Amino acid sequence: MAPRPLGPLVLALGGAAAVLGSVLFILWKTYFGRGRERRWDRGEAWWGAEAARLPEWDEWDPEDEEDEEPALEELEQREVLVLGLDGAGKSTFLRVLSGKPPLEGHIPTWGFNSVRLPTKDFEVDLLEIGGSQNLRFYWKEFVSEVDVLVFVVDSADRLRLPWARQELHKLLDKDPDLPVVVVANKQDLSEAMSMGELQRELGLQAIDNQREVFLLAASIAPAGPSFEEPGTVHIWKLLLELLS
Ligand SMILES: Nc1nc2c(ncn2[C@@H]2O[C@H](COP(=O)(O)OP(=O)(O)OP(=O)(O)O)[C@@H](O)[C@H]2O)c(=O)[nH]1
Ligand SMILES: [Mg+2]
Repeated sequence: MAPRPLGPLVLALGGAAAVLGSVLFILWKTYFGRGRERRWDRGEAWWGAEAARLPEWDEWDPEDEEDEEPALEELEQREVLVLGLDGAGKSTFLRVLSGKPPLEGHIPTWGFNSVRLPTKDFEVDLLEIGGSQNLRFYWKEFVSEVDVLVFVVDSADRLRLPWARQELHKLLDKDPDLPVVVVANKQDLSEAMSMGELQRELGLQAIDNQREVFLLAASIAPAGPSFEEPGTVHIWKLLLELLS
C-alpha cells in the first residue's frame, strides 16, 4: 500500500510548531544574549563584579571620546529557566518574586514569560516556558543557555507525576552540569505528597551525588490565608547562592 500523504492539517500544525520554536529561540537569544558563556569564570570571585557607575570627571580623557561614548557599566546577567508541567505554578512563582499578587485561577502561558530582577551584584533573568504538551518539546533547546534550572512540580498532582519525572530526567540528561532546583509546590494542599515520596517518585535519589540537584518544599500561592511558609524566599536565596 502506498504511504498516505500527510494531511494539510498535520503539515500546518508541524509548520506552526517549527515557527513557534524558532521564534522562541530568537527571542531568547535577543533578550538574554549568549547565556552561560557570559558567566563568571568559576575561579573568579563573584564579588569582583563592580556596581554600575559612570566614569568620574578626573578619569575623563577627551581622546577617548572620539572612539566611544562613556558607557554606563552594565551589571552581569544570570539566567534561570523555569519549567514544569502546566499548572505547576511557574507563572505564579515569577509574579510573586516580582512583588505581584498571584492571579486567580490558572491562565496557561502560551509561549514564554519572563522577569528581570536586579540584585546588588548582578541581574537575574527568569524565563518561564509554558508547560502545555506542545511547548515541552522546546524546553530542551534552552537548558544549555542558562545558569540554573528551576523545575516546578505540583505536589498534589499524583496522576501526572510520572510525566513530570520523565520531563525532568530528559532535561537532566541534556545538560549534566546544570544545577537544578526542583520546587515541590502546593504543599499547602492536604493531598500533597511528602518530600520523601516526591524524592522517590521523581527518581532524585538515584542521581549522582556530584550533581547539584535540590528539592525544596514550597507553597508559592497557598490556598488558605493561614499558611505561613510560602517557601518563595528560600527558593530565591538558594538561587542567589547558586548564581553567585
Ligand atoms: N493551592 C495552591 N495553588 C497554587 C500554588 N501555586 C500556584 N497555585 C495555583 O496553581 C494554578 C496554576 O498556576 P500557574 O502559575 O499559572 O501555572 P503554570 O505552571 O505557569 O502553568 P502553565 O503556564 O500552563 O505552564 C493557579 O491557579 C495558581 O493560583 C500553591 O502553592 N498552592
Ligand atoms: Mg504559566
